[in-house]
Amino acid sequence: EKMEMVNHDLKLLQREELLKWGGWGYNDSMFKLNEKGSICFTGSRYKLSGLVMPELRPWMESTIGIHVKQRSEAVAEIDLSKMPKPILNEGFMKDVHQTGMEVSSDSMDRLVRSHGHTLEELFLLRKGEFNARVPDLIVFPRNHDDVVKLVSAAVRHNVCLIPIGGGTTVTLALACPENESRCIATVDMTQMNQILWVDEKNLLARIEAGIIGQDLERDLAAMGLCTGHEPDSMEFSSLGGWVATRASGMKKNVYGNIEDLLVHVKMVTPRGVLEKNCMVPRMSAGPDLHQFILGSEGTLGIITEVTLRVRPLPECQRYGSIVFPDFKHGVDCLREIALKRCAPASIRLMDNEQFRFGQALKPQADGIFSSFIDGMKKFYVTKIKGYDPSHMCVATLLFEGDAVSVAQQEKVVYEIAAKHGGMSAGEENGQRGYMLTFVIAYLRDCGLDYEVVSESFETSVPWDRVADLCRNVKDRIQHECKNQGVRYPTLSTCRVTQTYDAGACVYFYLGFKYRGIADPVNAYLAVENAARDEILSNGGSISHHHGVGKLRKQYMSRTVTPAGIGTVKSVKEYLDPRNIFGSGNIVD
Ligand SMILES: Cc1cc2nc3c(=O)[nH]c(=O)nc-3n(C[C@H](O)[C@H](O)[C@H](O)COP(=O)(O)OP(=O)(O)OC[C@H]3O[C@@H](n4cnc5c(N)ncnc54)[C@H](O)[C@@H]3O)c2cc1C
Repeated sequence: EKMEMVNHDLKLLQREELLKWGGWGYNDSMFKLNEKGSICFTGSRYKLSGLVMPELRPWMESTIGIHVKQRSEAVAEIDLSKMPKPILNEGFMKDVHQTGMEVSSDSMDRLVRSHGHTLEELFLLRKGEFNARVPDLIVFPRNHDDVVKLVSAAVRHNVCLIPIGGGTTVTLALACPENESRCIATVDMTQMNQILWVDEKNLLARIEAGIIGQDLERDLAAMGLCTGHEPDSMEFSSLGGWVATRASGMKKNVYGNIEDLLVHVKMVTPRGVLEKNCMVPRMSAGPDLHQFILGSEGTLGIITEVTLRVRPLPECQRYGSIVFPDFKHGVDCLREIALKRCAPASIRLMDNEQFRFGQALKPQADGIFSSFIDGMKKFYVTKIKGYDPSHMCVATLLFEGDAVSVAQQEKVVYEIAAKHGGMSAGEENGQRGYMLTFVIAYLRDCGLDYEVVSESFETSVPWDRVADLCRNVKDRIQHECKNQGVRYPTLSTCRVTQTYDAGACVYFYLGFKYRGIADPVNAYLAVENAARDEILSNGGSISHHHGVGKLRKQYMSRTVTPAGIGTVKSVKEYLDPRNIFGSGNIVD
């Protein structure tokens, strides 16, 4: 996928000139009905840009019940005069000005940094409304020392700080607590975007925490290196955000999750800078302090500099896909691949609904976007005849490494797949699956234009519960949608996105048309909460990589024992006794 640089200086370019203020991604990129009544993807940034997807509208009509005349468009502009007046703290402002750091209390600057990307946040913005409490000012530190000064000024003047990186959180982690009466300064980290040094002997790089994922990978690639950390949000999310949320990238089988890549990190807390005094691959020195920083969600301090493992760019990259008669066969195959430790960099198993949805995204063009089904037809009738199209599902694969090891890995993976009834469906189909990764995030806004609320959520679960959990959660969603008065077909679909020795990550999409429902956001939340309840009852976790934020706080007491909650609270009390980092995430 073509990925343009977000810009190393998002703020100076005015973030809102490049990115939407009330939706996902770049201003010029969206799914939209064209004059001929088909859905196309606008702009020129992605492979899908400028193309028409003739099957998408019929799919949306039959699967979710949209009607093109039943629209619910977002407001074109937002009336910022209604924004609450900022609560300013003069002593703090004076101290910050003295450091030379930039500060803004501009209403648009405050608005775009007041939220993440949950359905409820976006729904509000589309109506031209915002939360009762938004940040009072935005501060732009330029380096670690600025952050040290900023945190000590906040402690001196009792100001609440909320760090923000890319703002892609999906847990309400950036929402300001409504009852916060102190001045809230949101700390925009995106000016801290430099690679400070690269150590090619030890394959390490120290990087400022505000760098955006695509910028980091592009700058490292210029040196022949990569981190290999590629969360689906990497176009817009930041390194500090990844550490603060314990992010997971799609290629973790080769490169590891963020906790595996992290060798050293600095976090500025009200108690001082928290860091280790050496940079070693592992050490036994009591509990690992990094584990408190990873997943701290902005509640303990500001992550300023991160040292990551880097690797030479892979010599060879190959895509692949495997079609299975049904989801259960696919899960069993992924399990065996994981247990034999031969998983490719990425392996994702889509259920039948998602497989069909992938077909609906087929543009009117040849080449890489040629239909999976069409391409498979000959193959399908001859070799896999007997697979029921209403049950079959597909895994997409991405192999990375040197040419010899990739070839060996492909051989082993396809052999295991064959044992589970899986058949190779070609490189093109795999490549197409990964190409769609970044554009799929734009679909929710299109659904919202036609009275559809949708969202994704995820979990991790032991292998022996994966298939049951998926089935039970989907059943529960259907049941709860009926309870909530949903009159149209509900979309509930899942895929296995990450595999481990002991289990997997499962990612769900849920969406329904809300016509006739008075409070669609609360109806949606009731359904998602029922799904989460089902996930936990089936042995799944509160989250594999999105985190807790404020959205899932209610499930923490089902996630760890009271002694565990107490430990989290006591670390907070020690590092931040005055609750300077008062975003209110994780626990109360
Ligand atoms: C379309 C989409 C796809 C996604 N795909 C993935 C995925 O594949 N894998 C994945 O793991 N997540 C994914 N996410 C979730 C999200 O992108 C991650 O949680 C990401 O790590 C957040 O990074 P950010 O820079 O946007 O953080 P923000 O949204 O700015 O902040 C998130 C939290 O981290 C804190 N924070 C941010 N920077 C710092 C810092 N420097 N110091 C201290 N605290 C800080 C904030 O206070 C907040 O609590 C996705 C989200 C979307 C919308």
